[in-house]
Amino acid sequence: MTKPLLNIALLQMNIHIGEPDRNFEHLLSKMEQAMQGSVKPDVLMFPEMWNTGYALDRIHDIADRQGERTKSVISEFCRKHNVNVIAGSIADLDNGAVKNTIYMFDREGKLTADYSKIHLFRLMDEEKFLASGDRPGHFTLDGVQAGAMICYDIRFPELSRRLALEGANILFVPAEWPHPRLHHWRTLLMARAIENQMYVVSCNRVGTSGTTEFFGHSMIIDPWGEIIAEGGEGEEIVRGTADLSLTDEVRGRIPVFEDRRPQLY
Ligand SMILES: NC(=O)CCC(=O)C(=O)O
Repeated sequence: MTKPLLNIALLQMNIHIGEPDRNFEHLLSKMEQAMQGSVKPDVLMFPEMWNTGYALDRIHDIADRQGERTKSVISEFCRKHNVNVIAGSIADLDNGAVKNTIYMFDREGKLTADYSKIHLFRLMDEEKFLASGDRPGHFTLDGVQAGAMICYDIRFPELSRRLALEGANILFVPAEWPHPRLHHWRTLLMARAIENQMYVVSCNRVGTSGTTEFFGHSMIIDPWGEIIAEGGEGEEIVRGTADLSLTDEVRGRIPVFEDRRPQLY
């Protein structure tokens, strides 16, 4: 398989807490804006829980039921613009439990995969209100094998390693990651890219929620660990191109996957 160039656009945006209607409207205007640049994106990605934010005390009432609204809006957009979308994540009501779920759509608007956050973040009370996912996030994007994790998941290198061992060449990470942990965010994302010799693409929200300040710094990091795009702390569309042939080149240069000795650890 020839591995393509993927033009990526990350919708680094503010989220209005507990206001899905406003967030849908805001997201759609940003999606239209993302399609206007001189380089047409192949894939768009949004931040974590963009439909509700962390309005956890009301989350059962405002979560998207079986993701139906998200599926209908995003699928129509994909068809209209011939673009892939990694839609979030969203707060998703699934059989009476709310999960933090990413839905993936192809250029025809077909739902191709979903992934629900496995590691719930106690510092933001997720474990009190949300149910966790129970399987890793594999999917295919324009023929490229990809993986997905959500925010706090990046602190668990076992998960990204498993995705890489099972074929992922690029890892997508939506997030709501706040100050004062910018240093952790940047370091962990770069580490996941370097150790797995794969692209890591992250989209973090901006704005404030109560006293919590979200810093953006959405990133596209190549398999050598070089940052090829990074956002600032305000709303913006962060753009960059991933050359997927680089994954094999880096894995050939330092054969980490051949040199593993899992029988010893
Ligand atoms: N929404 C999240 O999972 C936040 C994770 C986070 O901030 C961290 O430090 O980890």
